[in-house]
Amino acid sequence: MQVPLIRLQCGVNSYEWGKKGSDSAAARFAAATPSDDLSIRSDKPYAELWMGTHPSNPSKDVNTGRTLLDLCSENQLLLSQSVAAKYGAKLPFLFKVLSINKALSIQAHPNKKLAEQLHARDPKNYPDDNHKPEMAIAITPFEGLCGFRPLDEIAHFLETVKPLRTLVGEEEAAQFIQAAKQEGGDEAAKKKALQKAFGGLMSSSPEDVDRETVNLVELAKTEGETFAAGGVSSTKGAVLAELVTRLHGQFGSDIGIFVLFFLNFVTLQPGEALFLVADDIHAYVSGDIVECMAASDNVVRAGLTPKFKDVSTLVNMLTYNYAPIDQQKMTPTDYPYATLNRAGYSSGSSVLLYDPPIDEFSVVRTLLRGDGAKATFEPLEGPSIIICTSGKGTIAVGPTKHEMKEGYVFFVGSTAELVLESTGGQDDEFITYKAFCEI
Ligand SMILES: NNC(=O)[C@@H](O)[C@H](O)[C@H](O)COP(=O)(O)O
Ligand SMILES: [Zn+2]
Repeated sequence: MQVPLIRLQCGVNSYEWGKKGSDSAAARFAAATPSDDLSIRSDKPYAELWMGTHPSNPSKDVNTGRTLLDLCSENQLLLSQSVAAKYGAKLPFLFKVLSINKALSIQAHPNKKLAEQLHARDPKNYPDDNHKPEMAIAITPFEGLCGFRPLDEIAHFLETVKPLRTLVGEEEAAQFIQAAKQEGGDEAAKKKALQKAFGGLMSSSPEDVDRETVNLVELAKTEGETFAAGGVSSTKGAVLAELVTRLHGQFGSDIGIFVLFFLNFVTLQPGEALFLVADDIHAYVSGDIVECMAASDNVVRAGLTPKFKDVSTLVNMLTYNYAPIDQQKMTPTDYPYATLNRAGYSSGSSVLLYDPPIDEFSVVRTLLRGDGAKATFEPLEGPSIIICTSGKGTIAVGPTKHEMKEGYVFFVGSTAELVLESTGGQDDEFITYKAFCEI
């Protein structure tokens, strides 16, 4: 049986935080595939390219216009029996490209049990009953707020940033600082103190937030490098001062600006990645990324957004895990089931695996440098979606071969032997990202 290689036409969502017009990689990639209902407007934000079977924006076979969801429902062998048996007749993951012009909401994604409860209670705001662990891989330099900072860092800000301490509450701040400074001590008690301090901040009245935002921005503008650093000048102070004024410029008075003192500020260079388990707090700030997640669109938001906010659910659901920035990042490894040809080896091409600790997906990034560089992949017992984010080459499954350029997306059915080859010349880098599930 010929395993299908299906070129997909993928939809793009225009959330407010997306980059505008062709500045958006999501827009450029969507426009790379001919479609009669997409013309890129320079004044419109294009936030997310969706690749997969999620019914809110299902990808379509370019040739027939049929949705990938229908094709997988009709022929579950496309997914492989094992994947279809475990996840049903749809892809277990949702694959995206995000192009971020301004900060996304302060958010977290509910675990499976909470997702089922929220979906049953409020299907409009919580469209899925599934968890949404997610991984982000930077295509361009990326900034994000991810996970709670080490407690001593938060304690330092509560001591040095008066507007923050005022909103948290003097008593809650003092209790937190005491708990944070205890050597060793009870982990559960520390997380409880963190939840109390964070909850204190998030329950601030709009009037208090307005008043303290003015004070905070004033301090950021006047203190510059010594901002939030107890009078000591530091690059960290300058970075925080810039971030406060940037987010204020984007959102005006917003509780989310104060949340950045609780969360790690992470920067990723292209190819670097981070993974967020369900119930982990985060807010992406800038850059273009490839993102892969379990098949769900459940987002619980609490700030930096015009969308529906559910602050009490967010405060109650979080893991309150806290860790240094480097523990938020993921390190890729060489992918053992692909072979580079001589041209590939000699040009420094690479095939890297990003393998988070969940069953629904992994992602392989292939970089083929120079003409004739080729990577041959062993067949997978499961489905894949592959996108080209730069350069040009060809993609082949058996006798079927297609050209690939920036923005081209293909579905690769189960048990296909995939071959990628660069055709862009000596200085070209043919880069693809492939999301897949294999049980
Ligand atoms: N962290 N990234 C994600 O979860 C994306 O997949 C979501 O679709 C976005 O967070 C949606 O963000 P807004 O709700 O528009 O603020
Ligand atoms: Zn998210």
